[in-house]
Amino acid sequence: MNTLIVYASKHGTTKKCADLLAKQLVGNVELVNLNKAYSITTWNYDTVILGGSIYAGRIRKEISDFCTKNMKELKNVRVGLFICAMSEGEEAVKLIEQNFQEELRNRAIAKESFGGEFLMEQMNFLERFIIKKISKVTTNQSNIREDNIKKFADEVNS
Ligand SMILES: Cc1cc2nc3c(=O)[nH]c(=O)nc-3n(C[C@H](O)[C@H](O)[C@H](O)COP(=O)(O)O)c2cc1C
Repeated sequence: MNTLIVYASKHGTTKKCADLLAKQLVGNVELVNLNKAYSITTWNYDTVILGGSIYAGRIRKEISDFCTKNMKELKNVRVGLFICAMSEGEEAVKLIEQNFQEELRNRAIAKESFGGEFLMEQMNFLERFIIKKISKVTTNQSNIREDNIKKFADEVNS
């Protein structure tokens, strides 16, 4: 089985989660970081997994642009969708709904939030200010949901 994981990360948490997921998938797994130069020359994949982090309710633009641009190809493969975000439960479900097109969501074999992190030293001044104001957080917080990553991997592997 050939799997491609395409992701976009700002402060590194989505990259961390994509790497954790890749280790749990069977078969050949390739990772593409949309924040770096990349080219996808062939769509010879059984499964394509798309993941990005959420800022102010929106997924990283690199991921939404990638989905729009490659929708035709994405219709011919199994698709998995994930987000990295600090919201949990119903809020996280809503974020997945709002940030991936219906045609992808309806066909997805797995959809999850992998949780998130607040990494204060990676944030710029404005981000730190917003997080302090809204979430009342001033120190690093890590809430990577390894259980959700495992569940997602099991669903993709089955
Ligand atoms: C300025 C800022 C805004 C954020 N907005 C949201 C949000 O609207 N909803 C949410 O659930 N998480 C939000 N987060 C949390 C991020 O999704 C979380 O930090 C994530 O782990 C970032 O992943 P990345 O390092 O791969 O970009 C925000 C974080 C920052 C710094």
